[in-house]
Amino acid sequence: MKLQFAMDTLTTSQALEWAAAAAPHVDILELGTPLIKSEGLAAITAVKDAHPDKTVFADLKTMDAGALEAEIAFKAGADLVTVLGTAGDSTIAGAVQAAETHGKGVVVDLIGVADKPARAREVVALGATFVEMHAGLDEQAEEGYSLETLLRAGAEAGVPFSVAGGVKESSIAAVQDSGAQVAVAGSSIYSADDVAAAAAALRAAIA
Ligand SMILES: O=C([C@H](O)CO)[C@H](O)[C@H](O)COP(=O)(O)O
Repeated sequence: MKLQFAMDTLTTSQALEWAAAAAPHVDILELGTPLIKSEGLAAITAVKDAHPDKTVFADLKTMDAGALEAEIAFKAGADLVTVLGTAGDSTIAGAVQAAETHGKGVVVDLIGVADKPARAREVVALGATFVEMHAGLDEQAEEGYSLETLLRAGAEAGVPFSVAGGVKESSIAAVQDSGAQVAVAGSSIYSADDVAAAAAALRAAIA
């Protein structure tokens, strides 16, 4: 299973600092949606230039104009972009078309999708590289939130998936056991006093 570090910050300088610390321990460097909204496509280029050997994931959360948004992110250096699972099939297909042109990939983020396993199968049939079983930061703060629901949805879907929703050292083994291809960890790494040590601990828990 691969480890993806989601950098939810507002500045490229902070992202570059976190990426430098975590890079030896992670496979995928994610530019969180707030970072891309704050700094624009230049942030993608900066992270890819600093880490050409890493997969750079641009969490665009595209809802429309799939081909156009994917295209500009790939040109900026992204290897993977996200489109929302609630978007129309034509939006997802447009992003997939752009990915094929550039030899890159599309991840469909199933945040807010009620029947995640069913939609996962549909979007993989449209050409998504994998889906993200995702509970966002707001959902995680709601009473009764449990990562377990995402793990069950992933196992039930029967297609390649990642899991994002507050993954931490104590839960990452369960993510691996669910069959996920990628575990996404954001706050459990960037909120730690020692970002490098937190990333290393997650890696060790799945090695
Ligand atoms: O995608 C995310 C969220 O929507 C804010 O951009 C997070 O990066 C994702 O949830 C992973 O972060 P953690 O949940 O803090 O691990």
